[in-house]
Amino acid sequence: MKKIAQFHKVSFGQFLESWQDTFEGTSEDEVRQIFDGIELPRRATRGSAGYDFYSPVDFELKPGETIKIPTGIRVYMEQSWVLNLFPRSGLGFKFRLQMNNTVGIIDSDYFYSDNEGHIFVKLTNDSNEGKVVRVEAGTGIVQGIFMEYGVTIDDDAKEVRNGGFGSTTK
Ligand SMILES: O=c1ccn([C@H]2C[C@H](O)[C@@H](COP(=O)(O)OP(=O)(O)OP(=O)(O)O)O2)c(=O)[nH]1
Repeated sequence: MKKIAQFHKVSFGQFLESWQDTFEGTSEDEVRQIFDGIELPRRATRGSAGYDFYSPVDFELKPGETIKIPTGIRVYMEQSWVLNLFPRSGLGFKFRLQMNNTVGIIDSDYFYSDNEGHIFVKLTNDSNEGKVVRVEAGTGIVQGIFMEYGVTIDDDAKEVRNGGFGSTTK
């Protein structure tokens, strides 16, 4: 197995800023409690490909509702690796809980961004059976799989990333 990456928590300052930006009105004490409870992603078994990312809080989504979750996690990766975030089958099969971007691409250079490479997950309850999704803190919400990628022979990308979500779009 190639050992090419390392998960870290973002700093408390970064988490506080992102959390209060997303969930307005959460006190600093509450955010500190949430932050202290965050665990690094783990694989469930020796043969699992995916690192489960756990929800930092309890949440509930009615059909059609969306949540953007600051995970509190950043990841160092060697160059020519990418972390792909995928849905977890359980939540998808039971509830049609979907990732808004279908797959999340975490680039290796995102780690060095001003936001520390803070990984966000955006989920929507796409139930067509009227089911409400209830997720408890500590439940795996998405899974990340490290993949190696190549570049074209004449590749000469020189730009330096700072941030995500369209940051490189002119
Ligand atoms: O679900 C996601 C997807 C992406 N990202 C972060 C990590 C990634 O490195 C960065 C940019 O993602 P991507 O390259 O998919 O976005 P883009 O729309 O192409 O924007 P950019 O121009 O910033 O690359 O956003 C997340 O935190 N969660």
